[in-house]
Amino acid sequence: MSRNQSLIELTEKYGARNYHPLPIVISKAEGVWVEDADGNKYMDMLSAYSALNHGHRHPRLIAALKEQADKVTLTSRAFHNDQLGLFYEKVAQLTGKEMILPMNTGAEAVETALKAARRWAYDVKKVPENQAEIIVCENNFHGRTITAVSLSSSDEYKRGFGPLTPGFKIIPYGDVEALKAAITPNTAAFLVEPIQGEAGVIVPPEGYLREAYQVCKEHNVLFIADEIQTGFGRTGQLFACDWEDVRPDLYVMGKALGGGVMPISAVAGDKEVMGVFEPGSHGSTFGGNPLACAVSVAALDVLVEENLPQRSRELGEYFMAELKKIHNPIIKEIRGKGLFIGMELFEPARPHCERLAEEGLLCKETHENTIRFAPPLTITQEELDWALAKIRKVMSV
Ligand SMILES: Cc1ncc(COP(=O)(O)O)c(CNc2cccc(C(=O)O)c2)c1O
Repeated sequence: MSRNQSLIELTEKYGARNYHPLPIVISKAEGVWVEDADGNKYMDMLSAYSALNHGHRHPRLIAALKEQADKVTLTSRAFHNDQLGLFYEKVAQLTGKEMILPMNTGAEAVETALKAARRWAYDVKKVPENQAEIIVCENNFHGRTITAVSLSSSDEYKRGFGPLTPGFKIIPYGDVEALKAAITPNTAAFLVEPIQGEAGVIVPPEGYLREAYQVCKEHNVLFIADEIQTGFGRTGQLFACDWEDVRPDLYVMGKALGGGVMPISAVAGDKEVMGVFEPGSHGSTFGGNPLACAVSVAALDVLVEENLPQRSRELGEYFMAELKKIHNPIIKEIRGKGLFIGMELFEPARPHCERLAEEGLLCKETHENTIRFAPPLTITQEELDWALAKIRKVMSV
């Protein structure tokens, strides 16, 4: 039995069945390349759902990890640490926001934003207690906690997890009129992904974010952008909201914020909103830990110094143009921005992902019929051409 197979059997012996992974056992990785337990090499075109914008084990991030690990890794927030303030400053500079709250996972950051929005509604907007409403979009993905799935439109995320958290309204994505119609005097916020990732890389109509933001401002409703998957260069801008010059009231960040090395997430906003938290009202054991903060500061420096958003925009335009030249009647649509691309098929995508894996290219289907191509933003032109050759081989007829 191969080492890959024995490790898969171990995983299947003890593991809860909350994932259905491809039978690839990754044991080493660098840049865009990963290697399985039997020494087979693959290109990673998934980037851990856009957590690996910097590629695997970026040397500057590993160096920051090792340097900090030799000093202190965790202090709890009962005390200060010498990395948190530097992290706050870096995130404040990038977002233009006054106040940051650090957490660990994307779902925790979403929960943080929801709590901030509700408390702002009661304390600032004077919405009657327990009457705050938050508007979200169909086919959203904001995490796996009970509240994050409570605002989902997908039964598979919610089944058997009730009773669900109340106070959410679901409207069609990309529809500004639906947003206007859903707003009431009790509306606290509109939570939206600038591009819907798990729904299948759904890009909203041009101007949607700008118009939705304006509607929110006109009705004193917070515009909250979930940039966990679209942030940090993925779509060809620092944040996807930058494509329409929208500065959300709250940025919800995660994944690549930690450079694919450490889990770290955060919410950034101005004091009017983020000032609603007082000591004891929110937090997390690992939130703001010095190890994650040190790695994140290095990741944000690399993001800027290596022009990752610009690379994503330029290489993504090239990649998209080449993909659109592939002729195959099963291809329904190719869409996306930067190196965040979905190839929607008229049939299930998984068999094609399995064939691409046989060719050495790792990608994953999203919502059954869409292949998501999201390589690290550090990918070179040569590596992208290598991937295109594999995709043409598998997807052309
Ligand atoms: C837009 C968005 N918001 C929130 C989350 C939740 O982040 P965390 O996973 O760090 O709690 C995501 C996560 N995105 C995502 C994409 C694909 C699979 C999975 C998975 O839970 O296995 C998650 C996301 O894509």
